[in-house]
Amino acid sequence: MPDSEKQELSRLTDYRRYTYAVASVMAMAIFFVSWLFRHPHDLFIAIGYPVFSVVYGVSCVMLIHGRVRLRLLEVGLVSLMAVIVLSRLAWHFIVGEPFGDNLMPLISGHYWAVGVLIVLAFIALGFKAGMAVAVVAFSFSALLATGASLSCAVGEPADCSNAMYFLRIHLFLLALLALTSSGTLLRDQTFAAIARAQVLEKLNVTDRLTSLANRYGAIRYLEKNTGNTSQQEQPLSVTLVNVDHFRRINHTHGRDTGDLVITRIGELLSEVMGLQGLVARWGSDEFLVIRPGDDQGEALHRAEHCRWRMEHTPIAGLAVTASFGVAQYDTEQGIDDVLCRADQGLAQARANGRNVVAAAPEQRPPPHSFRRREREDLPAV
Ligand SMILES: Nc1nc2c(ncn2[C@@H]2O[C@H](COP(=O)(O)OP(=O)(O)OP(=O)(O)O)[C@@H](O)[C@H]2O)c(=O)[nH]1
Repeated sequence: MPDSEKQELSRLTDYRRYTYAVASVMAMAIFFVSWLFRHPHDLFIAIGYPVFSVVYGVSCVMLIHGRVRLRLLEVGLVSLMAVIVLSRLAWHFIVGEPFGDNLMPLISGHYWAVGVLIVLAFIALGFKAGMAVAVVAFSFSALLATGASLSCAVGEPADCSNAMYFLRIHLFLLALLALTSSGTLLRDQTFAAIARAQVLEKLNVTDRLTSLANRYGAIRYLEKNTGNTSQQEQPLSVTLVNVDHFRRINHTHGRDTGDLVITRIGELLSEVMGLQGLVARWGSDEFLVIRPGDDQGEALHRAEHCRWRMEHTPIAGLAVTASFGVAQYDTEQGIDDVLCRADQGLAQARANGRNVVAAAPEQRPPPHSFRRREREDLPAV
């Protein structure tokens, strides 16, 4: 994975860690305030809330410290919240006073927490795990409410009106579950589609053998950078590189060695020429080097240095040389023109006996679209 993508992912993880840390601090504050203003006989709050408060405090430190895996902490935080919310709900039904006047405080004060649990589970855990937590929370809550409303069936009118309240609350929870789950599914599918598109996009512009940009990637880079060139008026040069007598290498040493030579030459070009620009595999044994910021003189100098390195460095154990054609981009003439002139420079280098660097001729070649060639070279999808 490229460094820029790693940085992006790490920034996203940090963002999530800090968001959960803020949520944990808020949970601590809620527990503390509830504990301060608790009913004197409410043992659940008196004993449970200080414990929960400490656990959320510890989670907050772990989140900020960053040592424990984020996914583990997410599962832990949602599970903890589920335990607190559902056990408090069970306490209301089983241990608490009979509903009477307490029904409305129970409904307004506690079912919102079940709703928040459902939403949080989807946000933090994604569709599948979120759905599991939401279904457990909803079923548990519905079971408790059904148990408390059973006496309605044997003719307790007060319990029947309670049952209606519970029914409305659970319909609301069901709607929340449906909305949040479909929203999360949409989010997850959108992210997956974006990730797939990015992979395809990368494959589309990358040469399989060398992992350098391919011809399409080089054209895209040129189009992007020549836009900048006209705006900033900085020069841009391209160098077309062709391996001398490459067919012989394949013929004498086999295609695997040929592949290795191509890969090593790509690495050497990237090392010498590619730090500030792009090295692409233009086609079989041809490479294109694009250097924003270099005028023709600088590009010729760099190409000569690279030619010299190749001549004096065994590549895959073989003596390999290459020919170089250099041209500077002309804002008036466009991309096809600079590519044609680099091609003419390369032809000149080969005519001069190969293992040579040559500049593009002064006279312009007839117009020819490299971009059309590049699209013809793309495999049919
Ligand atoms: N090993 C290997 N060979 C390839 C690959 N792509 C193209 N080739 C071969 O590269 C050779 C290129 O041949 P030519 O274009 O005649 O180039 P050359 O032999 O260097 O001749 P000059 O350019 O005139 O010096 C062909 O034999 C192709 O089959 C590849 O990915 N791997």
